Amino acid sequence: MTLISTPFGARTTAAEVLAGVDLTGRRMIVTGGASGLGTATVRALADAGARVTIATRNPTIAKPLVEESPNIDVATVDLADLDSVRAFCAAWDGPVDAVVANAGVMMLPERQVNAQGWEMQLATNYLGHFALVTGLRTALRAAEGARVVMVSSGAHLLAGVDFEDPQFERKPYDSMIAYAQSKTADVLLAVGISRRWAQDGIRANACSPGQILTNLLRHLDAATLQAIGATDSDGNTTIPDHYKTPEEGAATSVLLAASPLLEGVTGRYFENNQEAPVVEGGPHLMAAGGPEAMVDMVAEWAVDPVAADRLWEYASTTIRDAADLSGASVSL
Ligand SMILES: NC(=O)c1ccc[n+]([C@@H]2O[C@H](COP(=O)([O-])OP(=O)(O)OC[C@H]3O[C@@H](n4cnc5c(N)ncnc54)[C@H](O)[C@@H]3O)[C@@H](O)[C@H]2O)c1
Repeated sequence: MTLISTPFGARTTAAEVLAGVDLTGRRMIVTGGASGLGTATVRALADAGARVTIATRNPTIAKPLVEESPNIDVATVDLADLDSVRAFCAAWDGPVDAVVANAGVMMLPERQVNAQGWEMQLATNYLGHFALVTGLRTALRAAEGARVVMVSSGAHLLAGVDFEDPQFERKPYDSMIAYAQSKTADVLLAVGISRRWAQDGIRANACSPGQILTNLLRHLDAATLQAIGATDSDGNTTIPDHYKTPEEGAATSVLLAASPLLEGVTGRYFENNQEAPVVEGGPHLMAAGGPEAMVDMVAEWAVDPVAADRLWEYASTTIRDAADLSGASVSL
């Protein structure tokens, strides 16, 4: 299979990817748009003319960004709360041209659960986004050519989905593996959408933004921060040369959300603005050279159509069971 390539490099910014692209009249949603990569994504899409809704837990934090442009508005959604996601979807009116599933939480040190009792990293990074995009399916279909962007991470190379115990109910909790699994699940969601919703004109792709110093790292312990190069041996913050700016990190998200170069492309994984080749994932990748070595590749387990179907079933059942318990109805 020929890999899709673009003229853009690893350090191209989101604004450069969208130079000359007119998104006037398009409506887009960016989850977690009030900080880090989300903010850079929102700005680039809005500057290109799209009307962008920041989907955030805390609308107050988004206020300065909303005030920057008449193209930006804000809505409340907590991705770790099924009722909140459902309310957001029910309130959405009209078509949506792109959903950038960017919100995320990384390496919560202890196992936490959400209101539904789901492990928090899987709940936020994957199950919440599954509920969001399935809840918006009619709006996505109405846009005729809508795109879903799953913001994954190179960390997906470290773990596939453990279908026997995805929520760490029986095995000991491992914060890194829980994050890695949720990010594999994000790629599998793009594959799942591409397999199910192509007839609706809905395209879905996944990406890794690279490494960027953001608030995402706040739960990491000192040893991990040092291992990924975010601090030196004295614990001082460092920004290694290979770290990107948020504007560079957001480039692949906006490429997948809005670039005419990717018209019709679906079910693929991109990094550094290029489609990445499939490799065998596993912890050996970390041992071989840390996160710096884990670039420009996608693990076989993250693009496996059988795993994508199995995970879709798992998410549908999990969400339906939770809705039944709370007496709500869901359409998936
Ligand atoms: N920064 C990196 O180096 C890096 C590397 C790989 C992947 N990523 C991915 O990029 C995405 C953006 O991360 P970032 O680096 O900008 O970090 P960030 O912490 O600045 O952004 C994450 C956003 O998600 C939001 N969020 C978290 N839980 C939420 C919930 N329950 N409901 C709604 N919103 C919620 C946060 O409020 C925040 O705005 C994440 O999905 C992350 O996994 C980042």
